[in-house]
Amino acid sequence: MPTFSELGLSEPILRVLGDLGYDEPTPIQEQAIPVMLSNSDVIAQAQTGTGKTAAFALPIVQRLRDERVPQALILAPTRELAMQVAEAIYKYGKGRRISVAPVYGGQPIYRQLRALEQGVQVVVGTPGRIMDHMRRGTLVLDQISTVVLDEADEMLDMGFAEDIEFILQQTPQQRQTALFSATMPEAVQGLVQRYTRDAKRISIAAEQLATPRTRQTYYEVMPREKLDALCRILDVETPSSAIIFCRTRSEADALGESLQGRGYLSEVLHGDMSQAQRDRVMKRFREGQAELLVATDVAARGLDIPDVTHVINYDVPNDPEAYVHRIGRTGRAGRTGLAITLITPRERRMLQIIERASRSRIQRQKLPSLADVAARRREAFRDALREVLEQGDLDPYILMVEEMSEEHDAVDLAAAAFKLLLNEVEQGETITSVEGDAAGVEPGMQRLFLDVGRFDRIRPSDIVGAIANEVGLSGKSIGSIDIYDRFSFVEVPNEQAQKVLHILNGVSMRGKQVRVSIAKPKR
Ligand SMILES: Nc1ncnc2c1ncn2[C@@H]1O[C@H](COP(=O)(O)OP(=O)(O)OP(=O)(O)O)[C@@H](O)[C@H]1O
Ligand SMILES: [Mg+2]
Repeated sequence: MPTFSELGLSEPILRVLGDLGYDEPTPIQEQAIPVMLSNSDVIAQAQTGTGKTAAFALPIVQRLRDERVPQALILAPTRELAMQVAEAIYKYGKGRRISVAPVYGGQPIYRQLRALEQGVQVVVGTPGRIMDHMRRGTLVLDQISTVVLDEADEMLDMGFAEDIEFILQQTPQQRQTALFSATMPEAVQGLVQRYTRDAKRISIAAEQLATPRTRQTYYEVMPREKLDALCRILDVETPSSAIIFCRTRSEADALGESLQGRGYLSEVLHGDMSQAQRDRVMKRFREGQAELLVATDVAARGLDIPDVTHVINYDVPNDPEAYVHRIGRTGRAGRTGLAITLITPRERRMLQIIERASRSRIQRQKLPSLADVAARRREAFRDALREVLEQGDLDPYILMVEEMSEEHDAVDLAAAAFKLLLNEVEQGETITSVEGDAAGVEPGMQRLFLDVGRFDRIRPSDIVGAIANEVGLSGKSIGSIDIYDRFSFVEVPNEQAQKVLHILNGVSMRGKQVRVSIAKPKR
């Protein structure tokens, strides 16, 4: 295994790599760095999360002249990726104070104009906005010596081929062109050839396209069970950072809302949002303020958020490449990850196609039961308890225990505290006390009260929707639902009451059980 120094990288860069904790080059870096430094064209393929960015960025940084004119151009399919790659270049160039400009749509153009006017050495952007600047004359590419197409297959596939051709035509003929991706499907091979000259092909041989550090599983569910299934999985897995992929923007919005309604810390990302919103969401997710990112395929490519532990395909992706890139958002840089795909019975074939094309094994899992969810909560509770014990600083509480143990047994006290903290205290009594308000219930109907006080931002409409779905009624005929401080109620026909009660008791929100009781109408 050669060292970074043996690959031809120079002292200032080696120092930066040392600071970053990059001990040795990854396989793609080992192969691509010398070729990039030799100015040859490159078509490179290596698994997700294996350091392709540094493989092209380090040689670019090393070969920059001090002159403040654009010398390297990197194209990326999405704004978030362009931003991330620009940051990476800046980071790798720390020793040299190089100037990088990210250039992408949705951001006020004047800010980018100012950056470009001041003179930059590296430009990273999405094809559309790069072309805007070229047409305005604010970006001149005649000194470009290296062009990189990150996620090359995606950009060609997305219909950027003409744009890319236009951009490449404005760069010097003797430039170096490099294409990087975790996938290079046959369909784009022809195009790929057209952009390069005597390109050196590098492909890091691997048994499967996706990283083996990510365990791949699937659950088979009926379409209307999907949301519930997802919640149960989330409650058992308790991911600290997960990306949930949906097929369309509106589906992502809807799922994001449902999850928020059930109290999960989730954010939505898709292309219909303003750039300011997208930036805010990415920041919250990267910083761990949001645990779940519900996204379209806009987040499938290239994003490097090291802490992501789970990728969940709420909808099966449309092609094997999309699958590989989506699940590649976890299990990065030697970490482990878990990829979960929900399929409906009709989607079995698609799953097989994906399995075959990505050469991976996707294991079927059984949906966790409510008992599993409860067991998981208790386990998490025990872990948290041990942590608190370890931290110490318990004096004021010990005082409380001592005080109360004059009247109660210490074990009983601890047990009661556990029950309280696990939120498993029966709240039926408080619910019936609201019964006086239950006047006006139609004969033949029952009013069920739900204690939702402990579930932040729970939405009555979600509950009605879930019930309606289960009993096969439309939301309306089930009756109205209102928030009374911390109680919601739903009115249902007598003959449906037991069934609805059963369903409601099975609803768990963020691992907490919903409690329901029946208030019989007064005659
Ligand atoms: N030699 C190295 N040693 C340790 N960590 C590294 C090394 N090279 C890169 N990394 C880290 O690995 C992570 C993944 O790198 P990167 O985003 O470049 O992957 P990628 O191959 O481009 O993946 P994708 O196909 O998803 O775009 C980054 O967080 C990066 O900092
Ligand atoms: Mg990448």
